[in-house]
Amino acid sequence: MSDHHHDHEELSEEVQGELERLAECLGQLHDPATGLPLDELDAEIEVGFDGDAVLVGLTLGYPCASLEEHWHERVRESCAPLLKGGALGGSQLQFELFGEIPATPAPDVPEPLQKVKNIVAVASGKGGVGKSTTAVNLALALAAEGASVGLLDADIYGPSLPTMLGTEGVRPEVREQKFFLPVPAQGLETMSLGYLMTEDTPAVWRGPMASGALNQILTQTLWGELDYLIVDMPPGTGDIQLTLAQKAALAGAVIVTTPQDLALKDAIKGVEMFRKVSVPVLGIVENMALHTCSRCGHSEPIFGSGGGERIAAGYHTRLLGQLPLAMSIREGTDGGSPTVAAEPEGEIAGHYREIARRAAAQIWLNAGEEGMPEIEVS
Ligand SMILES: Nc1ncnc2c1ncn2[C@@H]1O[C@H](COP(=O)(O)OP(=O)(O)OP(=O)(O)O)[C@@H](O)[C@H]1O
Repeated sequence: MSDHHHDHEELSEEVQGELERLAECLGQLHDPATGLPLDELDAEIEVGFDGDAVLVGLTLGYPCASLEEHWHERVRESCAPLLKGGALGGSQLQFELFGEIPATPAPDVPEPLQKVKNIVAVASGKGGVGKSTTAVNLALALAAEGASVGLLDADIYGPSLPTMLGTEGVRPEVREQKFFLPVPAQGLETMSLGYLMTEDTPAVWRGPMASGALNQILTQTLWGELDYLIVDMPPGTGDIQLTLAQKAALAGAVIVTTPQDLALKDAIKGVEMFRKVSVPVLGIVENMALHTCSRCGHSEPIFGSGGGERIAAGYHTRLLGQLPLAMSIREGTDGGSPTVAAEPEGEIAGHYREIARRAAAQIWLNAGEEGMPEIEVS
């Protein structure tokens, strides 16, 4: 502790009063990921004064590293009037932002999953809508925002994780003849049925066999201490998906859809499936929602607009974000370097990061509602 440091007791009443006013002002700032003011959230606001500087610490319950400057600016604006004159007049501001990720309680989860704070499914009602692409970019985005993240490719029909992350042909290490060690790739811990398949493995496994194998990699992978494990679910809403949703004690699910009518109907099925097993739907991601003309740069909703938003409203969930139909997204995921890794500061990575923060913030909100009665939506 520095010589300047004074405990709250030692601060003059005047300074204390000013700090309380400051905390009150800060409590009214809205958090961009939830849209709620900080004092309605389980956010921690610490204010102090060391004789020279006003110290402000803000702790949010989701990874938010890229918002440090955003918050710093807003806190500076909030503090400005109080730093102009009075007991705190002329002081500097020192600000720090922290993301402290709560764990969703999962009492009966198999042991190797116990070090994972939150398991999040990325699902779609039907195949080909860009579920895997979204899952891998969300995982990378959460990691870029400061979280420790794992990615489990549970897409038994066509495991694509090794292609997307450039880990084809890698075999996971085995421990005690029973456990798999996750394969590190681009800052993530990863596991995929693709790592276990050989050329002799049939491309399309039949139901029982595939779900048996899936169950094994779900319960026998020795994940490290993870804030989030993202599960790229098999497409569809059948038994395999239901069992997986139950067994993994999911903290929540993100539903990926495209804006066509048919895909939206499938997205509704997805929402309903998770509701049935009491897994909170964190929100909907609308993929390939906009087409950007490569000649003039103009963006248009070629499949119509507002579909994801309508489902979100009608089914009491939220639209987490929209992604354009973009050549760079396809080239990235198909070429082993997904957009968020390839162009971390690019516009599209920015969309993924925002979606990631919103989904994570929703888990944080849900954690605060623990013990609340389940609201039935029918
Ligand atoms: N926003 C996008 N813009 C352009 N291409 C995209 C976009 N999202 C996904 N793709 C491409 O579409 C194809 C299908 O995507 P992906 O494999 O993620 O879908 P999926 O829903 O997981 O499919 P499956 O049901 O086969 O698992 C891939 O070639 C991917 O690169």
